[in-house]
Amino acid sequence: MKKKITNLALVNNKTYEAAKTANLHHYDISSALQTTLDFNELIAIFCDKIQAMIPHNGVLYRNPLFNLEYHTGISTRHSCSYSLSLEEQSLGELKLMRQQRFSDKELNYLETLLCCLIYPLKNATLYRQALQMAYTDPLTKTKNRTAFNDTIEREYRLANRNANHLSLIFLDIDWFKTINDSCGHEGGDTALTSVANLIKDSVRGSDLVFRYGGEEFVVLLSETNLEDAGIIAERIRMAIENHTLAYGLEILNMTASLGVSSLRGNDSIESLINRADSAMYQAKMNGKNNVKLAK
Ligand SMILES: Nc1nc2c(ncn2[C@@H]2O[C@H](COP(=O)(O)OP(=O)(O)OP(=O)(O)O)[C@@H](O)[C@H]2O)c(=O)[nH]1
Repeated sequence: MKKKITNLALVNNKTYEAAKTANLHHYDISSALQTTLDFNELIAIFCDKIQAMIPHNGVLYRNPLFNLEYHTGISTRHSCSYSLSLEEQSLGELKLMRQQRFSDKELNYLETLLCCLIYPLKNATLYRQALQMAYTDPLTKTKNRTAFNDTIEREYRLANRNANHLSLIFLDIDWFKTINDSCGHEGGDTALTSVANLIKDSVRGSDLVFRYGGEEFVVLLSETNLEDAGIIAERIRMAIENHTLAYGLEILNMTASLGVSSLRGNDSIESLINRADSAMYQAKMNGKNNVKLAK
């Protein structure tokens, strides 16, 4: 006769209550984490929810993939840190800090609670990546026109509220049709990417460079007046003029025409854009390869 083996779990009132409490905590934390796709908010909610069970004085969260850092509270002697990941996708590093050592019991409990954070962080990652794709020009990897429209709205509001300068540079590559005709569309694409990189290298932060469309780029310069924006535009113009691009057997020497405008008291976003665009057109009319400041 076969021997029947039965595994019986011993459940008494104490273990039952402990498991019930742990499940309630998991449920409570998971529900709260469903309310946002923002990394900082997720970490803040999680740490707030576990504070009563695992008291801590400081939190540091780093996510190098998106260049994110969230820091609150104080840095102390004792800490515990976790590299969070799911299916080989890094979800950042979380560090909790406090004056006393974390006990093994607390660490074990923290590790089970961290499971609640993994999928919300994964969703936040997917959301960020989707946003980045929607805002990025796939060819040049600069931000696209949608991103420009959103960014200028925000910068315009900020500049008006704080009475700050705000300037725009419109740039159009000269004779681009000829480049396409002599090197083919792929050569034209290479030239566009090269110009995008030259612009990014000539300004303070690459995040303010946008591909406006075709062979046209925009640089948005916050806290910069017309004169300084003109100097930056001239630096970009020279960087393009002094760069030689070898494409197959072709040697490409490119130039660009640039128009600059700066925010005035009665400007709308449209009038600011139109003045930079007209100045760029005048630069073309002046013989190309020059910078024109809008009056
Ligand atoms: N390779 C490539 N070409 C593009 C892209 N977008 C627009 N173009 C080309 O850019 C060219 C723009 O030509 P035009 O508007 O005549 O301008 P241009 O030859 O630069 O003349 P000027 O602006 O007066 O100096 C057209 O041939 C478009 O087909 C792109 O993504 N890749």
